[in-house]
Amino acid sequence: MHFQFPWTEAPADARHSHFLSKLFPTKREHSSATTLRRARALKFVSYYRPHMPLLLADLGCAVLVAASAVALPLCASYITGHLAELSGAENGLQHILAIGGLMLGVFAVQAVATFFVDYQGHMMGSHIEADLRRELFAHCHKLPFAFHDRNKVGQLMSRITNDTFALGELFHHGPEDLAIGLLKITGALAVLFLIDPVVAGMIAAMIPLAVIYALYFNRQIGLAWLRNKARIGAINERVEDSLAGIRVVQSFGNELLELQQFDDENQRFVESRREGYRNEAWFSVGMEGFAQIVTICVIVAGALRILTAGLSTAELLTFLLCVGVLVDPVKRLANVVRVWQEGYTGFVRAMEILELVPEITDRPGAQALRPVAGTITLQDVSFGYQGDGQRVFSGLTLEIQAGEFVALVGPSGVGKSTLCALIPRFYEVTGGQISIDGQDTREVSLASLRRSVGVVAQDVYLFSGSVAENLRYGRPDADHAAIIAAAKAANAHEFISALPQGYDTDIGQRGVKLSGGQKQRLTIARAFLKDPAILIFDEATSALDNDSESAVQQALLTLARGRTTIVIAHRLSTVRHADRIIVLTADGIGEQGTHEALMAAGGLYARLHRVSGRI
Ligand SMILES: Nc1ncnc2c1ncn2[C@@H]1O[C@H](COP(=O)(O)OP(=O)(O)OP(=O)(O)O)[C@@H](O)[C@H]1O
Repeated sequence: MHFQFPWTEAPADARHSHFLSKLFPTKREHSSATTLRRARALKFVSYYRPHMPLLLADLGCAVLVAASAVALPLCASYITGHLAELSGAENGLQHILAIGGLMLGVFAVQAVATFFVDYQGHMMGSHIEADLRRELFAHCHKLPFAFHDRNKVGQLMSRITNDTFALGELFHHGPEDLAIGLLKITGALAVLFLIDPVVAGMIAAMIPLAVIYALYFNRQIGLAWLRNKARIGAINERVEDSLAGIRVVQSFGNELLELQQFDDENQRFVESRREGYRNEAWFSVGMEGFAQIVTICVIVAGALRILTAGLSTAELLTFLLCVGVLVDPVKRLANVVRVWQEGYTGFVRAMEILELVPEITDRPGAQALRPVAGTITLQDVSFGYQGDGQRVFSGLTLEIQAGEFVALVGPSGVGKSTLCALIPRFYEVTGGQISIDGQDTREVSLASLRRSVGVVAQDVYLFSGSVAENLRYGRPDADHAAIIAAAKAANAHEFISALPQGYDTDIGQRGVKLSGGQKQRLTIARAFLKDPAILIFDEATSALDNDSESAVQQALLTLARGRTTIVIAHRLSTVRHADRIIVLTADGIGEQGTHEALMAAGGLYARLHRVSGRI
């Protein structure tokens, strides 16, 4: 499966061919594109389902707004049409006042319905926007490491935040403006046809021209918005990358370089906006022009009809009032087009994520992993990050006994971290099988598997928040006593107690306010709270001072007690304690045994040991 979005991530030439294939789609491509469009349209409609009462109320109010808009000119026309009659009548004044009262009533209905449409309609859009954003956020968490390796956080953030905002507007304005627009046009045309079919027919004949014009620019605006959203995604990506690496930027003094790169991206954004706004301006000019031409035609044709066909002045007035009603929905429909294009491109970008099927999931009927002793068996395992492309492992077989402490060593890039990532199924093996206590890891539920395997990564990741919140990440229901016990076991209690607010101290983004050794001990304490049967510890390569290193070592040894432990070792001190040292090479397992045995054998391990003093 390709975990890359075609538009934003593809190289320029790939993008070009994508564009060409859009211009000249084959029959098969055309039918699959139609199927996809249909499926997306159905999915779009399905978001209204949980908010049906609100949608119906909104549409009901939209009908009232449209009906009252047509009713008001009708009342005015009635009064002007019957003025002569009413002025001579006995109760003429009451009659006029009654119609005035009726008009006030219609206006009141219109005001209440407009308030509802503006307020609750927007709220409905916001609810749907929140639903979709939640779905996207949850789906991103289900997508495997392979997806996140290829897609930048900034781009994903853009899809989850910016794009969904425009969607909220669309979910609200789409059906409502469409309903009001179409009803007003139909109502106004119906009245016009009743008064004078000839002039009304002339106006109706002009509508298709406006529709063709609108459809053409609709497409141009849509494409421009799609490109614009990709540019916003790229800006987000730059900001995220640059600010996350602010320490590197400032230490290299590269602020200007960063700004130049940002300027390039920002300029591309402005150009994509230019394209969108130019098309929107053409669109608005066309729609406004249509409205004005219709008005002029009605005045001229109406005057001619007064002279030649006996049309009354009152009828001409009604005509003009109805044209006013007709012009508003044309503009409203133009707004629908704009909101539609901006929102629907965001919807398509959201669907591009939601349509990705998570590769690593529970198989049908997957059972929870039975209570684990911790024997790990790799049977003939093959794996490559690009599927069958370049392989990291081919036919690797290995057994680690329950409770064993194993150190993985070997040259950089031979696959130590990769091997460890395969055990909790962060990546899927391309051949062979990995089992825990005889249970194939692909056959058990992911949640139970990952509950049983604790990973303390080399690249320590702590969340913004307090020390206690970070530790509780290992077991959300842990009480304070359990948190303190875990911190003590990880040799972290002492330094935490010395922090200004102890366990409630905020550690800053990614724990910037802590030292490397302190951060590592917090992650060990977090693993204590999780209490997994299998522990994977990717030792940090950056040098810790002696005190820190021995504190981390002691914490690790305490944590490892009673669990199967695999350490990706970069330090001699870790390797010496291991029950078994496995030396990985590009061809698989080179040698294995205790430190003493391997040193005595004088092979690769002994050589590595001699050369660097570190493994
Ligand atoms: N996410 C990834 N996507 C593609 N290739 C990767 C990825 N991670 C690692 N690799 C490649 O897989 C191979 C094994 O990498 P791995 O990180 O497992 O090696 P390692 O032995 O742990 O190295 P080190 O000791 O330097 O950490 C390397 O060639 C590396 O470039």
